[in-house]
Amino acid sequence: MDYLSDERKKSDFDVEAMKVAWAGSIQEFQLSDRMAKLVANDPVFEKFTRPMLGRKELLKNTLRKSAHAWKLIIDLRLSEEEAKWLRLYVDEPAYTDLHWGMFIPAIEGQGTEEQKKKWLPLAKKMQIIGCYAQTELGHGSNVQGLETTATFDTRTDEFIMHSPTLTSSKWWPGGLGKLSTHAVVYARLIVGGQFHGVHGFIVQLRSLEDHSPLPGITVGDIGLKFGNGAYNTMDNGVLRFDHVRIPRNQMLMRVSQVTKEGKIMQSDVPRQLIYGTMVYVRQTIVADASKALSRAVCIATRYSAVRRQFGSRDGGPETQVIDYKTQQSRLFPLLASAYAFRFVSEWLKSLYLDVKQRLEANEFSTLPEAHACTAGLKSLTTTATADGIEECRKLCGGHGYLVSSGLPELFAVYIPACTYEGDNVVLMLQVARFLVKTVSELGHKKPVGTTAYMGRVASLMQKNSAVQTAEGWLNPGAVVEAFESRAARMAVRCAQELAKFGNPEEGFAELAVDLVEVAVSHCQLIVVTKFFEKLQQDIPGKGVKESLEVLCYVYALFLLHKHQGDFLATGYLTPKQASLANAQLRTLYSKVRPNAIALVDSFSYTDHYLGSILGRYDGNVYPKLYEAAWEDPLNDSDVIDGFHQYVQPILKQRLHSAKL
Ligand SMILES: CC/C=C\C/C=C\C/C=C\C/C=C\C/C=C\C/C=C\C=C\C(=O)SCCNC(=O)CCNC(=O)[C@H](O)C(C)(C)COP(=O)(O)OP(=O)(O)OC[C@H]1O[C@@H](n2cnc3c(N)ncnc32)[C@H](O)[C@@H]1OP(=O)(O)O
Ligand SMILES: Cc1cc2nc3c(=O)[nH]c(=O)nc-3n(C[C@H](O)[C@H](O)[C@H](O)COP(=O)(O)OP(=O)(O)OC[C@H]3O[C@@H](n4cnc5c(N)ncnc54)[C@H](O)[C@@H]3O)c2cc1C
Repeated sequence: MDYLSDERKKSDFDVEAMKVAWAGSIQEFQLSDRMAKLVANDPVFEKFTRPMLGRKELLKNTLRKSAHAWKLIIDLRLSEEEAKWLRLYVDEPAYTDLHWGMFIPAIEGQGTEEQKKKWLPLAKKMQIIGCYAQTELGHGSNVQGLETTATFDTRTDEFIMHSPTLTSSKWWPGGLGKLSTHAVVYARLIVGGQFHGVHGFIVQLRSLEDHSPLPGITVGDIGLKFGNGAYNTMDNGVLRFDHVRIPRNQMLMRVSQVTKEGKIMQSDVPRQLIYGTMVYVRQTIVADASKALSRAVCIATRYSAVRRQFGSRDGGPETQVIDYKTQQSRLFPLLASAYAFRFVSEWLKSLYLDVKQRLEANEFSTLPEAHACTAGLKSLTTTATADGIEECRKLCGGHGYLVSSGLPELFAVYIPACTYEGDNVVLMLQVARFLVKTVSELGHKKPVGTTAYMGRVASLMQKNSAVQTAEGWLNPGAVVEAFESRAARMAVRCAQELAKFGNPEEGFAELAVDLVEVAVSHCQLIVVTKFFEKLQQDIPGKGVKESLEVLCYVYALFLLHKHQGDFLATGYLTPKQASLANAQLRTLYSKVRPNAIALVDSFSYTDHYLGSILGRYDGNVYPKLYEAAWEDPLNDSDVIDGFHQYVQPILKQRLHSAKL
C-alpha cells in the first residue's frame, strides 16, 4: 500500500524527467540507478544493525562489505565511474574512500610521468592500499607548520622520514590506522640543512606479506569518534617515523625535484599545486553535500506528509504537518538548497575539469579562482548541509531522534565535513583573501570568472533595487543584481576598512569576522547565479523547468530574507522591498507544497540508501516503527539481564520498608 499516493497525484511535473535533471543526464541517471539497485538487492550491504555493533565487529563488517564491493567491481567489470556510484550506495565510510579519493589523486596530480607509471597500476588494482597523511597532532590547517621531516641523504640517495616531536605524529588520516600499506606523507623537505617547503612522499608503512608495520614505523587507530556506527567504520590513524629511509624517487616530484647530488630543481609548476589534491576533493565534497542534504530532506518531507497533528474538524483527519507554514518555511528552503547545491556542484566539476586540463598543459592562470571557488563552496555547502540535517531531525519531531529515522547517523557521519578538507572558517578566509586581492587590483586588472561582477562595481555601488511589488521579485535580473550589489558593496567596504591599517596582515586579522561575511555573500551569489544559469539550459519534461524555477526563487529569496540585514545595511534594499521579497517567499512555498513529495522522489533514492523508516517510499511509517522496536536486542526477553542482580534488591527493600 502506498500511503503517499495521494501526495504523488498532486504533483504537476514529470518525475521521471526531473530524475534525469537531478542526475545531470540520462546516462548518469541510468548508471546511478543500476548501481543503487545492485546494492539495495544485495544482503551483504544490509546496514540496519550497524549502530549496534562494537568497534571491532563494526570495522570487520566494513572490511567484509568493501571486499564484496571489490569482488562485484571485478566480476561485473565495472568502470571507475560505476565503482564510484557503487561505493556511494554501499553508504559506509571505508578505507577505500581515501585510497581512491585522495591517495590516487595525489599521485596523479603531483607525481611525474615515471612515478605515475610505477604507482598507479599497483594502486588501481588494489595491490597496495594508500591514504593521505597530511594532518598532524599539532597542525592541520597550517600546512606549512607541519613538523614531520624528510631529510635528503646524498650518500645513500634516500630521504629519511622522521617525526621529531609528539606533535609531529600524523593524526586523523582515514585508512591509515589499520589498513593502509602505503601513504602519501606530507613533510618538510630538508636538503643540505635547508628547509625547502612541505612536499608529498610515497612511504610504505606495512609489509605486503603479513601487513605488520615496517621497522621504524609506529601506526594505529586514533580511537572512537562521534556517534554510533557513523564514521567509526573508518580507521583514522596515528603514525610516527623513526628515521625511516625511502628511495629519492618516492618524493612526488612534479612541482620540485631533488637531484642525486642534492640540488633542488623548480619546475614551472606553481608550488600551490602541492595543495592540488585538496582542490579536487573539495569539489567532490560540494557534490556530496547535495546528496547528504537531499537524503535528509527526502526523509523529513515524506514524514511531514505522513505525520498529522491538531486541526481535526468534525472527526476528520488532523492536519498534515507539512501544511503548517512554519514547517514549510523550515523545510522548503532546504529542499531548494539541495537542488541548488546539486547544480552548483555540476558547474564546479566542469570548472575543475577545465582547470585540470589546463594544469596538464602547464597553464596555471585559473588555479587561484579554482582554489577560491572550491574552498568557498565546500565551506558554504557543508555548513548549510550539517545545519540542514539537524533541522530535518527537528522537523521529524521525537521520531527523528530514533536511529531508525536514519537522521542521527547521517548527521554524525556528515558533520566532520565542516572540518576535514579545511576548516570552514579557514577556507572562507582564503576566499576573502582572494576577493580583497581582486578589489585591490580593480584599477589595472579586469576581474573575470566568478568575480566578473566586480568589474561593474561603480554601478553596483550606486544602483538600488527597482522592485515595487512581490511579483517584481520573480525576475532573475532583479535577484542576481541584489546579490551582486550586496557582495560588491560588502567587499568594497571591507577593503576600505582594511586600507586604514598600516599593516595589511594586522588589518586582515582584526577584520576577520567581516571578511568571512564578505566571502559568504560572494559564495551565495555564485550558487544563486549558477542556479539561474542552469535554468537557461534545455531542461526537458513537462513542468520540470517551472518547478526548478520555483525552487531557484525559494533558495534566493530565503537567503535574502535570512540575510536581509546585509541587504538593508548596504543600502541596496529598502525595508519595504525586503518585506515584498518575504511575501513572495510565502507564495512560493504554496507553489512548492503540491510538488513536495514528487520533488524528493526525483532524487530516486532507494529505501536501502535512505536507511530510514520515516522516509520510506510507501509512507508506511507507524507499523514499521512499531516492528523495528521489537527488533531491538533489549526486547529479546521480557525481563532484562541485570534486573535480578541490580534492580530487584532495590524493589524488595522498598516492599520491606513499606511493610514497616
Ligand atoms: C548514514 C550515512 C553513512 C555513510 C555516509 C557515507 C559517506 C559520508 C558522506 C560524505 C563523506 C564524503 C567524502 C569524504 C571525503 C573526505 C573526508 C576524508 C578525508 C579528509 C581528508 C583531509 O582532511 S586531508 C587534510 C586537509 N587539510 C586541509 O584542508 C588543510 C587546510 N589548510 C590549507 O589548505 C592551507 O594551508 C591554507 C589554505 C590554510 C593556506 O594557508 P597559508 O598559510 O595562507 O598558505 P600558503 O601555504 O602560504 O599558500 C598561500 C598561497 O597559496 C594559495 N593556496 C592555498 N591553498 C591552495 C590550494 N589548495 N590551491 C591553490 N592555491 C592555494 C593561497 O591562495 C595563497 O595564494 P597567494 O596568491 O595569495 O599567495
Ligand atoms: C573525520 C575526519 C577525517 C579526516 N581525514 C583526514 C585525512 O584523511 N588526512 C588528513 O591529512 N587529515 C584528515 N583530517 C584532518 C582535517 O583535515 C583537519 O582536522 C582539518 O584540516 C582542520 O584542521 P585542525 O584540526 O588543525 O583544526 P584547527 O586549525 O586547529 O582548528 C581549530 C579552530 O581554530 C580555528 N582557526 C584555525 N586557524 C585559524 C585562522 N587562521 N583564523 C581563524 N580561525 C582559525 C578554526 O576555525 C577552528 O575553529 C580529518 C579530520 C576529520 C575530522
